[in-house]
Amino acid sequence: MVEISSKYPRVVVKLGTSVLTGGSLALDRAHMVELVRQIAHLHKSGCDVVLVSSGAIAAGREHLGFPTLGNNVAAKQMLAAVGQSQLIQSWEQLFNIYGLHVGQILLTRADLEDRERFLNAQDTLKTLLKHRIVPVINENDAVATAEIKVGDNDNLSALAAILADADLLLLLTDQPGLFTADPRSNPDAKLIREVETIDETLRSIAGDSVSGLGTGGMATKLQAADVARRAGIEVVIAAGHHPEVIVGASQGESVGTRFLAHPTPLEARKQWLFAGPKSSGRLTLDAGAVKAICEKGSSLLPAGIMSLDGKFARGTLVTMCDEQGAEVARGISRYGEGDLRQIIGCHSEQICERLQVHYGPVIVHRDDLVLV
Ligand SMILES: Nc1ncnc2c1ncn2[C@@H]1O[C@H](COP(=O)(O)OP(=O)(O)O)[C@@H](O)[C@H]1O
Ligand SMILES: N[C@@H](CCC(=O)OP(=O)(O)O)C(=O)O
Repeated sequence: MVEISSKYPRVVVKLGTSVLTGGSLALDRAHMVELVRQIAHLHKSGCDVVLVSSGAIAAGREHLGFPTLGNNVAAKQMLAAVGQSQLIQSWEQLFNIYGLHVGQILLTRADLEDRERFLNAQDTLKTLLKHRIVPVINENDAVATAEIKVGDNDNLSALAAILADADLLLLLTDQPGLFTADPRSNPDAKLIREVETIDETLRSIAGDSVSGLGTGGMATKLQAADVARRAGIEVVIAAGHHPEVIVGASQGESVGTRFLAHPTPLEARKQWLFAGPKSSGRLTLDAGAVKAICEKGSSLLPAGIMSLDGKFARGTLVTMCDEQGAEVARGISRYGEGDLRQIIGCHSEQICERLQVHYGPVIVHRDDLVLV
């Protein structure tokens, strides 16, 4: 084995169903062997590797002999319950060839949106890495319902990269990277080699999955890249079948689409705030409030809120939008929806007059607020 030196001390590798099945209906074990060889090589060089592995549902279908089932949640949960154990067994056997142990972590959004549970998951992950065990992460599909799901493994892998304090997130899929349009339907589409900022134009070219195997397509990969790069993590989207892709990308070689890390990453708690909790309310702000939070770094006061939607309790995440409906920030509301309805538009001093309770003059404190 040729000695390699990874440019990144800690790498999260996400393997989509498209890579693990090679576009077929069953797991492509020959290719899994090849992927494990590369990961083991990287691991041996001293780099910590975390694996986010999709493929449980595909493995379940294969193991049960491709039963005819509806496309409903219960069927998918059953397939995931059967398939996850098959999948982890395969990873265990393959990593064992290289004398490596794996540790399985199954997560749902509910494990990540509560800060304490997030920190618990982080402790487990970091302890595995400290003992040089390869964590293998997937969504806990067997029990997760739509409400508590992350929903796709691209976003899950960005959260895993934040949990692990990773330096590189490598999203491996069935395309060589992000193209100017979906290459399946646009043969003239061009590969984008490097991305410095993720904006609406870029989002508009990232389409959904059309293979029927993956979840979310390039759209969720771009969301994941946005979350990770804001946390200071570099991201590469590349083809899982490209020769030596894991080793190459980890050494900084030009492969696929590289997203540069944000030059001023969010601090740890705000990384979690941006990516962990799901928003349960929406506040529409007037132009003055948008300017104050976006340009001056101010906290949000009740006077700047024009209207609100959704039902939310005190302490939950809300989205803040401008008058045109564009999201400008998200943050933790210090007032629940019921109380907030009675104080929007008023001055902070009036809170005491209008409410029985008083949780301070600001609605979203700047320490609990992330600009989008
Ligand atoms: N602009 C784009 N560039 C590349 N692929 C795209 C683009 N828009 C949509 N896609 C689709 O995204 C798919 C990959 O995502 P997905 O099917 O979810 O795979 P995975 O299982 O790896 O997550 C590709 O097969 C492709 O059809
Ligand atoms: N958790 C699911 C995969 C969900 C998912 O996002 O799939 P993919 O888009 O192929 O990465 C499974 O193990 O089958």
